[in-house]
Amino acid sequence: MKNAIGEFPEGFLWGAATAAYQIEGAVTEGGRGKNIWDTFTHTPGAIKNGENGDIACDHYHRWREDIALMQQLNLDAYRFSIAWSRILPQGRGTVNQAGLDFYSRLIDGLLEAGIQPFVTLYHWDLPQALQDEGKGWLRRGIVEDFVQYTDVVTRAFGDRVKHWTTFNEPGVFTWGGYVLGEDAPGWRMQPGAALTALHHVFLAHGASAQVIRENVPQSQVGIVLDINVAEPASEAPEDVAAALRFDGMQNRWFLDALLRGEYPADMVALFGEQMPRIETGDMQRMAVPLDYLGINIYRRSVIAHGDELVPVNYCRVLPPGEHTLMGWEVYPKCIYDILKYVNERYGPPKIYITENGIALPDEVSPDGHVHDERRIAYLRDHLTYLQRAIAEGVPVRGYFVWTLMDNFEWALGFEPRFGLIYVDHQTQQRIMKDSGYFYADIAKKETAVK
Ligand SMILES: OC[C@@H]1[C@@H](O)[C@H](O)[C@@H](O)c2nc(CNc3ccccc3)cn21
Repeated sequence: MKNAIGEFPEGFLWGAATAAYQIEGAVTEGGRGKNIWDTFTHTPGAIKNGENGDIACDHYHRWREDIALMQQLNLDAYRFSIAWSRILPQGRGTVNQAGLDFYSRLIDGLLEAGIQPFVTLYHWDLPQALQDEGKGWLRRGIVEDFVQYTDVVTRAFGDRVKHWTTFNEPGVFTWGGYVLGEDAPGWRMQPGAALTALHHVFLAHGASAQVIRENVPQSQVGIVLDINVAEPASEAPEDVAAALRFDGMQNRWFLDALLRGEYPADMVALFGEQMPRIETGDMQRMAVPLDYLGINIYRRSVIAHGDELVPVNYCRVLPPGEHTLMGWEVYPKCIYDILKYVNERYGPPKIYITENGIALPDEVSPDGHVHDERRIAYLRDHLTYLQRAIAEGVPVRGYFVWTLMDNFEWALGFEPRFGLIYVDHQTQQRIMKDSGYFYADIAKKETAVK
């Protein structure tokens, strides 16, 4: 298909992405159990402006309106996550039928609108009951809990949902939640805790993939990673070495483990005593064949030697130029660089760009519109580099904007706006931004560019 950006493969999917805790709200409705983000956001000082996702975008009640907006965007696909604690309020055991019913209605609504559901099983919102029992992902037995959760939802929705992502960004919620303290459960521990949690997540991923394939005929199974090509800040040996360590932590730890069944030797040596306990067969258990790799990409990573995250010892350098509300550099070529890096080293069968977007201080103009020219430029420029990577043979089969609508941005609350749709979080009014109209034109099938 051809659009204003250029030529894309037939069947290329134009999508948008969200996550349960960031949009649903209704945290005490429909039998939903408490999760670690409910706890974390109600911990004084944890979230900017003391905000939380108790209501968020009220998507739990407004999902029909939101599907209609997805149709206005001409979406082929919608990536969303299921809240584990809506399905199993205590993390395991008794299934909450009201939770299944909510997602069943949502999935039926998407299919009726001609939109393919791409489901993420875990987007950071662990049931609190599992956190309380053995510290969540630090307990190896949690793998069985994730298997039960996978079994319940794939039996319920596998007749209609074919694309299943096990985890969103395992590195972020383990390092962020167990070392940096920036994400739930907000613990500041040794890197060893994050590596142990991550090892269990990888095991859960492998076990979950098996269950998905047993329960869902013609399923497509993948995982989503935030891969960042590391550029040394200078040619100084200490910066080059720091960039290699960052690449090992940020990229090769995940790609080698999940696609090759081995932890990278240089990082194993670096982590030393912090390494997780690896039981016989673990590495084979996690490295199950994948149908696709999801990549979230937003920025470039310029790395220098520093004191962050001992023993990785790196620091991010923010080059001059345009920056977003997140303090991230706008560097559209990052999408091309990432795709070439992954394709040349690992050659996954299919890739989806599962998140790409920009946080801006969007406002409604007196004319009632949101003129987000910078987001249009960001999307246009990243899509141009995406198209170049595809033309050079990288097997990208779809692109999901982060995000459908302005939502709860974790520890930063509601201030960073990433949406194609503006949300007034006081009134819940939705307003399509100019970037939404731009994206709808890109995604429109009959857009013929002569
Ligand atoms: O920050 C924007 C989004 C966030 O809302 C999504 O839930 C999450 O999947 C997501 N991942 C990234 C990229 N990775 C990243 C995570 C934490 C800090 C910096 C970058 C950005 N985002």
